[in-house]
Amino acid sequence: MACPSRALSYLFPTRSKLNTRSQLTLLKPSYSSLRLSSPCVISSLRSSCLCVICKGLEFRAKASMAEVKIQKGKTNLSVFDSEEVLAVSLAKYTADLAEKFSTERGAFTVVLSGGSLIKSLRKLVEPPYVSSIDWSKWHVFWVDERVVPKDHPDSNYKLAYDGFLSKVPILPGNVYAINDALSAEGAADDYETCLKHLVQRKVIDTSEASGFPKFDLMLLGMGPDGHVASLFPGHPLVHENQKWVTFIKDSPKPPPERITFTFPVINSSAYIALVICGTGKADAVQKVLGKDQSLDLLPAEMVSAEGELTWFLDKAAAPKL
Ligand SMILES: O=C(O)[C@H](O)[C@@H](O)[C@H](O)[C@H](O)COP(=O)(O)O
Repeated sequence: MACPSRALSYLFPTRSKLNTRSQLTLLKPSYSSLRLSSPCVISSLRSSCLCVICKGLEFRAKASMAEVKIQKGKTNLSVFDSEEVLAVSLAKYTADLAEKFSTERGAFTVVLSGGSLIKSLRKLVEPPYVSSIDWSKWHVFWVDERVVPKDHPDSNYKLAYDGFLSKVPILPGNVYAINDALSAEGAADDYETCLKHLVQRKVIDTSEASGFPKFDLMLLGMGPDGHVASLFPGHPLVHENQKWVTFIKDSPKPPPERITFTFPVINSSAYIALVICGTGKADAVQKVLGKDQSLDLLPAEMVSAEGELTWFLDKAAAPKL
């Protein structure tokens, strides 16, 4: 549906035409402010999202029981009242994409990060999703992995296995962990070779635009410094444009040795969700989604999906927007 006036009529169903800040303030003082500086599209309005903000477009509504998803170009942005509400929405988003790709391609390739993302996927292992999803179609990968044994507390595989994979019937052969017997360099090469085989078998799609593998869904977290995967601000790896998978031995976030997908692979994805919660992320969120136009891009600012990029924020991560 078109925005702004139509969108506002959904927020204020008693009035059919609202398109200026003054009208909004007049009608509903609790909605703190509204400024629309470019056209946008609102794709849905549901319960429990707090507000939405997008570059070139600012929309602030202090409603605790409304979810407004704003789409600008290929980017969606939602700010949720709490991480709990975000987790509900993330489960539906993921389940819907799993169904779409399982039907269209006969496979669903999903890429996980480490960190708090895994906890935010917890609703997928609960009804209705745990029994409604066709888990046999899932192929699971990691956008980055720490070079440690799979049973090490730092392992992203272990984190995902304990919190998610062990609770759903994904085929063990469809879970692609790194070879933890290898060095960082060896593990990166080995993982890239594994991806190449899966591309040949068409389990993983290929981007016609870039020639890089095209994953169906990439679920990314972001560090307080704005890093994604193991691509850190100011590190030369952010510019790698040949390899699919590379390695780092001096990660500023411990442990130091990791492998990571490169930006050409990340940005060839059909769908990307950036899932960001907590006050510790507020500064980076402000830099990435606020008005800062500096040329010095954080890795999170370099993320773009071939299909659609969706930001899932809780309100703790978004007070500065
Ligand atoms: O292995 C890793 O360290 C992660 O994959 C990393 O990229 C993570 O996603 C972010 O650091 C966010 O982590 P939090 O959500 O825990 O802050």
